[in-house]
Amino acid sequence: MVDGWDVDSVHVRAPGKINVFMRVGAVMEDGYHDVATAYQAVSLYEDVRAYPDDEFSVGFSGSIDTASVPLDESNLAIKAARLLAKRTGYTGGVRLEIEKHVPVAGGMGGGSADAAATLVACDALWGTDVGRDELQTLAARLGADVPFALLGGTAIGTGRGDRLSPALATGQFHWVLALPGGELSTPQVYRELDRHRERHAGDIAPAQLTPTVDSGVLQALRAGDPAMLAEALTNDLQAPAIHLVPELADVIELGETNGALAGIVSGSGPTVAFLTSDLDSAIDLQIALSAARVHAVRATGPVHGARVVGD
Ligand SMILES: C[C@@](CO)(OP(=O)(O)O)[C@H](O)COP(=O)(O)OP(=O)(O)OC[C@H]1O[C@@H](n2ccc(N)nc2=O)[C@H](O)[C@@H]1O
Ligand SMILES: Nc1ncnc2c1ncn2[C@@H]1O[C@H](COP(=O)(O)OP(=O)(O)O)[C@@H](O)[C@H]1O
Repeated sequence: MVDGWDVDSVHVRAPGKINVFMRVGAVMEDGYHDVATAYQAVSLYEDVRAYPDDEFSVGFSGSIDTASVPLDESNLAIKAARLLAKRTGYTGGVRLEIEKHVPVAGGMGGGSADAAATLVACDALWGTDVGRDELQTLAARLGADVPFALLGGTAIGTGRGDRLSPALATGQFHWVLALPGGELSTPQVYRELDRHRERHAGDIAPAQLTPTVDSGVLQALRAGDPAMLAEALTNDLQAPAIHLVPELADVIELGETNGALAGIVSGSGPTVAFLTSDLDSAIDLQIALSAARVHAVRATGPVHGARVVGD
């Protein structure tokens, strides 16, 4: 229901993300790591269409292979819809059709985007109207990255990565995303980092245990300066991701020798995000990667968070 009118369906679009900065600190009591990250939402989108139904169900289409994504109650979109229904006392269900363009388990928060989009779509479809603040609270219960998929733009995340403050950003950044094809499990990459730290316990600087976002990143985002941002790109999960998938190092080198200002593993990977100076360089790099048989797509950021779009 929207403004008292019955609606047949609601269409919501939510973005994937790149962590342009990601420092991982100590493991907290809840088992999560204390992080300091700078997120940028980019123009690879999930399109979620919600239809009235008595049951809860989900189906996928789009440019991404979704064979590994569960369609049962463990699907993040179903979890999001059920959580909103529980919170509001809504007694019906929903049929969710997701057109996927963010790689699965790629480090770009595709499942989180599905969950964020589903919260917004069901809230509009059911007329529950819980408001943006409450949706943010529900989002944090679904996963560390879900609140950012709701907010979009550019933001700093602390705690689990779910405590957000918007960051000032100007201009538009041009990215080329290399999608090596495999999947990487987020908990496995965090575990690999922990194992490495245990082995090198004496070498860890205390600052790493209470992470903060470097001022250089904030300055580069404020200035909208890709060369400055390229210098500041940081990801503590990159080394463990490369340890698990050594070919990622070759992909980064390939991009950096073909015009990228810099390449970085996005989140827990295996997507590699290359920052370029402008659209022309991005097109050239995409062609070079494709010629080397590395699947690559272009995206720009920052873009908006989950919101209803007209069909
Ligand atoms: C690494 C990051 C960087 O933005 O993203 P992805 O690469 O997954 O997209 C995030 O920290 C992932 O966020 P998200 O994928 O939403 O994580 P969740 O579902 O909440 O948690 C999955 C698992 O990751 C680990 N985890 C996650 C976040 C965090 N701050 N510390 C952790 O240790 C925990 O083992 C947790 O059980
Ligand atoms: N709607 C969904 N879309 C994508 N993945 C989902 C979804 N629901 C559950 N998952 C599972 O969540 C895990 C993480 O997926 P995803 O969000 O795509 O990657 P990442 O956390 O690397 O950004 C995968 O193992 C996937 O099978």
